[in-house]
Amino acid sequence: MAFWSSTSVFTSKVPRKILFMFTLSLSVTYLFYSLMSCYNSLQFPLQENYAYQGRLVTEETTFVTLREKLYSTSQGLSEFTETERTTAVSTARDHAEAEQRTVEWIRSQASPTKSAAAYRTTALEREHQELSTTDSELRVNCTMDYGVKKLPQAIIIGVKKGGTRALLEALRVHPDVRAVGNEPHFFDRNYEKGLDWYR
Ligand SMILES: Nc1ncnc2c1ncn2[C@@H]1O[C@H](COP(=O)(O)OS(=O)(=O)O)[C@@H](OP(=O)(O)O)[C@H]1O
Repeated sequence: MAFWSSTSVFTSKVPRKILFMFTLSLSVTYLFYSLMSCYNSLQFPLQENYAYQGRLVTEETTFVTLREKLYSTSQGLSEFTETERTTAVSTARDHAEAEQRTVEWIRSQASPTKSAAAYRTTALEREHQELSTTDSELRVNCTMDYGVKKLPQAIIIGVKKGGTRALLEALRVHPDVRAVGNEPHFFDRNYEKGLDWYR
């Protein structure tokens, strides 16, 4: 009798409300922790992503700055010290002078009838041009990635199977020698393409 009475009490309205509240609180707690775990699993990848993106932005900015320094000749040179700028300009001027001399030598060989007076006039003109050459004009022939494009200072001439490739490879070993990859065959096959191609 007592059992039935307790059961009837257990199934009365008040305990049902308590049971409902208990179940509800459990559900809310479960929901809360579920949401927390979801939030954590979402939060860290996002933070990593932000950090990664931040690193990317930083690296890109650094790269852009470096590239601007290297490739923007006007800005790049202005950021160098005075000594570096003077050295760069004088090196470019040296290259331009050597190239000019090579061009004249090739022209004089190509037109042997040219008189000595005409050659002297050309030399004087060249000297005037060299003195009046501005830095911006010098930079025209400079590519910052490959150095200065210039005509060769030495030419290997030889018959076929004469060992020219072996000589080229032997010279290439020297650290101060910069040799072409393939034989350019300028004088016998590509002369019409001009000196700009040869450079
Ligand atoms: N030091 C020396 N002594 C003897 N022979 C030599 C030497 N150096 C290169 N060779 C030989 O020269 C041949 C390649 O000459 P080239 O580089 O002028 O060839 S090419 O015409 O430019 O393709 C090539 O000959 P083949 O092998 O018969 O083609 C080379 O073996």
